Amino acid sequence: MKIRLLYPDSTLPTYAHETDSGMDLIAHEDVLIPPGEWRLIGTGIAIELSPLTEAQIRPRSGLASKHGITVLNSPGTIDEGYQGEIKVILINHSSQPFDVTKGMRIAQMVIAPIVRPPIQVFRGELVETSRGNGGFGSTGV
Ligand SMILES: O=c1ccn([C@H]2C[C@H](O)[C@@H](COP(=O)(O)OP(=O)(O)OP(=O)(O)O)O2)c(=O)[nH]1
Ligand SMILES: [Mg+2]
Repeated sequence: MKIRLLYPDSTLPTYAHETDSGMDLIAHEDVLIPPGEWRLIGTGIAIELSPLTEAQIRPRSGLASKHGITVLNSPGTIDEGYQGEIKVILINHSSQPFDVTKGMRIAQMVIAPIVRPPIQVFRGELVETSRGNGGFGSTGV
């Protein structure tokens, strides 16, 4: 994949350890998130994904466990063809305001394969399965 730095001071997201699943995304702006509110935060980068892959924006567990900060739409979906700036929607679940500062690692981005199956539309019955319509606790708790 390619990562495009949109501004002279954009910071490249990196894997903290080479075997990590996600690369840490960096805030490209200062944003104060009041208690209970959410904000859209720019990362200063855009990406070019390989065919049949997507990027998922996931929370960092440290921010969640220490500050009650998470990704509101987790996992955020970055579509293969999206060329705009990657932005992160953070929500502050704590009772204190949270200061996002430029350069802070605010979320992580995981690249994952996706499937776009051919779709067949029909009106008959689905092939029978053992689960059938059972769900929402049908197997007990
Ligand atoms: O956390 C996110 C989620 C999405 N996006 C960008 C990339 C994605 O490809 C595009 C659309 O996202 P999504 O499909 O989740 O939003 P939508 O509300 O369905 O908007 P659209 O109608 O543009 O698809 O917005 C981000 O930068 N960050
Ligand atoms: Mg969409």
